[in-house]
Amino acid sequence: MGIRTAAIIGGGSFGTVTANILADNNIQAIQWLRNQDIADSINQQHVNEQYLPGIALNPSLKATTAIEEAVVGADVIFVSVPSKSVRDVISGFAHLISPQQALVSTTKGIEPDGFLLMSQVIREVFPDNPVGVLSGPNLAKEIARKELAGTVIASENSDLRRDIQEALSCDYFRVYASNDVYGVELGGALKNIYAIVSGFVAALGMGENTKSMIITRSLAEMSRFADAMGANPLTFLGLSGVGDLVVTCMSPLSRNFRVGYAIGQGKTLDQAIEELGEVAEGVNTLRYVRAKAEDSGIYMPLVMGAYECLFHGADPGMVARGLMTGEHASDVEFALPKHEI
Ligand SMILES: NC(=O)C1=CN([C@@H]2O[C@H](COP(=O)(O)OP(=O)(O)OC[C@H]3O[C@@H](n4cnc5c(N)ncnc54)[C@H](O)[C@@H]3O)[C@@H](O)[C@H]2O)C=CC1
Ligand SMILES: O=C(CO)COP(=O)(O)O
Repeated sequence: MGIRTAAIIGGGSFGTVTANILADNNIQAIQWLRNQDIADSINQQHVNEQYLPGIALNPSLKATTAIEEAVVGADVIFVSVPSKSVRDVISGFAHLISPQQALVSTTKGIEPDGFLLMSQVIREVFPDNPVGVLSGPNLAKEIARKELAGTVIASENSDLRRDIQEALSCDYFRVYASNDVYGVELGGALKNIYAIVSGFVAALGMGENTKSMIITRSLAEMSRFADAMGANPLTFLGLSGVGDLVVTCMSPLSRNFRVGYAIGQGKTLDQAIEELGEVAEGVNTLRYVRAKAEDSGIYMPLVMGAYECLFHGADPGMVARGLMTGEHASDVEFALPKHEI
């Protein structure tokens, strides 16, 4: 059937960039946000100066602070608010939604009660609707400049996968598809932790070999966790896993990397978060993954080290150094038969 109308929930950088791609693709896109001044400037000046300064948005993109104006009758609703607000925000408009309307999460985080990923939260609130997840190496500020990027739409619903591919694909944005919703979403949430660790390493001026070792061992640790959670770690080899891990571990445009960098420079977590002024999901994800790993006995030295640095003031240099003395682990342990390693 295809998507003709879309609501985008959230006025931050990724919500705005998603809404702008949809508008560029001639889809009637309405962004819902709380701040009337930002809504006015999207409608009148076609900019979101707070989150995407200097970027000219498509004039057909509309913004509203009235949720019903955005969601009633929309073919698809993109959920793009920070994870700690997702349940409240979607519950607030649930009474306005009918079962054929699709919901797609772009939010990369975890709800601590029950260790739920955002599509699982959406599924609890909307048990009868098509649900999907959009995740990949997608720094909003680059996409806003129309630099080439790829992403993944994951859903069990093949119609929704195809509709989202059509709605978002354009000459600067390529949408791949997956039916492994949990694997795609878990990769997007976990990589934020390792972007923080990579920020430590960069701030401390460690070498390129060190950076590479950290990224690769991050993938090993994420995969070990995925395996223990019953997910398929091979999904981490795609854009939503390796792709997103690499970009957020290497780019100062990543807010999680910037939090790690600030801590590596000796700032406190509170200072780092205040300076950032945007969401860094990895901070809370680190808390929840560390608790889960402890409860379940999963070996995650980078998570444990990062947790000590963020919450107990430990030396960020010890996270990378800890790898040199840790329990010997095999290289690609999730892909090789256990008896060979
Ligand atoms: N910015 C990026 O490059 C990307 C971000 N994401 C993910 O998208 C999600 C949103 O991130 P961004 O847009 O970057 O965040 P942001 O920090 O740029 O903006 C968050 C927006 O949500 C709004 N918000 C917060 N709580 C709210 C509530 N209770 N009700 C209504 N609005 C609320 C804020 O006012 C702000 O407009 C995050 O989970 C992030 O990990 C995913 C891909 C790329
Ligand atoms: O998820 C992202 C890029 O894919 C954005 O990362 P940050 O939230 O660290 O900026």
